[in-house]
Amino acid sequence: MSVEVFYDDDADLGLIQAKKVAVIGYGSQGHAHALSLRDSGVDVVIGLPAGSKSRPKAEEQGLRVLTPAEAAAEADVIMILAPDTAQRSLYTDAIAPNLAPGKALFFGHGFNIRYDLIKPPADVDVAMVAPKGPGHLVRRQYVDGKGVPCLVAVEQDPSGTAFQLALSYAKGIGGTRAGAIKTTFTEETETDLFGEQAVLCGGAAALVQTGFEVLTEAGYAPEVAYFECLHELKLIVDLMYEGGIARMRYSVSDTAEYGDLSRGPRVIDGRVKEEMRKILGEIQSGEFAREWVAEDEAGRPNFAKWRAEGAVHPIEETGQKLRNMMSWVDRPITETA
Ligand SMILES: NC(=O)C1=CN([C@@H]2O[C@H](COP(=O)(O)OP(=O)(O)OC[C@H]3O[C@@H](n4cnc5c(N)ncnc54)[C@H](OP(=O)(O)O)[C@@H]3O)[C@@H](O)[C@H]2O)C=CC1
Ligand SMILES: CC[C@](O)(C(C)=O)C(=O)O
Ligand SMILES: [Mg+2]
Ligand SMILES: [Mg+2]
Repeated sequence: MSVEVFYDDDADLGLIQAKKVAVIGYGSQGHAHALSLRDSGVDVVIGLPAGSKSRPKAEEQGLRVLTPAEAAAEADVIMILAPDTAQRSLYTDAIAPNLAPGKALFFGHGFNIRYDLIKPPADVDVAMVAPKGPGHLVRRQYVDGKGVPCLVAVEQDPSGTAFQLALSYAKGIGGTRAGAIKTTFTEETETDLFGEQAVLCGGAAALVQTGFEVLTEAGYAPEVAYFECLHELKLIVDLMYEGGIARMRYSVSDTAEYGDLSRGPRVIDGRVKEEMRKILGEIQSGEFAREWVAEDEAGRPNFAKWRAEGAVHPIEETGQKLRNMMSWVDRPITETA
């Protein structure tokens, strides 16, 4: 199945420039959207609660900061970039009372719409512009004259122009420079959750920790295990990022490639694939969303426990020591170019 991709020439920046946009939240995504929209000539206001730590950052950048309710009341387009778990009460308390026919409600991720946690009125456009990268990269690419590809979707379209408005917004943050892919809230939400759980965050972190444990439990030096299981992963992923798995296999030794081809499928075997399918099933059925919302409402006891356990895993102490020896690690290599 082929996807539809839209570029700068397909999008009219004038549509979003004609609107007042409220960006609610000023974290990873919020700061990137707000600053890039402003630099694209869009009238932007930030919505943050009175005591928010993000307020000084937004004000230092010369942005006007109001409460979420005030910002939503002023705006034609309201982009919600607060944490997913905060969005439901934020919507009920501050945004819903300030919606009116003709306004548009935008999201950077479909979680709250996909799982019916937010149910906007039918006379409001509902769309998504979801950059496929962390917010700091979204901003850096925009400043460099480039962009991070975006997913764009429409859930409600009473105006009949929601998709063109979302494309225009994507152009304002640099997304259509790289390409905006048309999708749905369901596809974006389910694939994003699956990717971060099974592969990018959950799968990768567990693979690295388990490899480190196997080597150190067998008596190898933690420092050597760290290099092998974590540090070099970036070098390997950079090769995949540039040219796919084939480029990585071209670049590593034949010995590594033979080990990859013969042993990789033993590590990520049929049982792992079955577990991945179960994880996808929990996402599709809403089980994961219900669990995460209940965990959040209970004060996140498991989240806090697992986060604390992860922070004291021996790989973290070893890594801290080794990274202090590698002065370049925390700085982009291009700074010295
Ligand atoms: N991180 C990423 O790169 C990506 C995120 N997304 C999506 O973007 C959205 C935002 O995520 P992300 O940028 O990571 O969020 P962050 O955690 O980085 O930032 C959240 C921001 O929202 C503010 N905030 C917290 N509670 C409220 C509230 N009740 N009302 C208004 N503002 C509030 C925070 O302020 P304070 O400083 O006071 O806490 C902070 O400024 C989510 O839907 C996420 O799934 C999508 C793609 C990638
Ligand atoms: C991979 C994590 C992510 O989905 C992202 C940066 O795209 C997120 O939710 O932060
Ligand atoms: Mg993601
Ligand atoms: Mg995500």
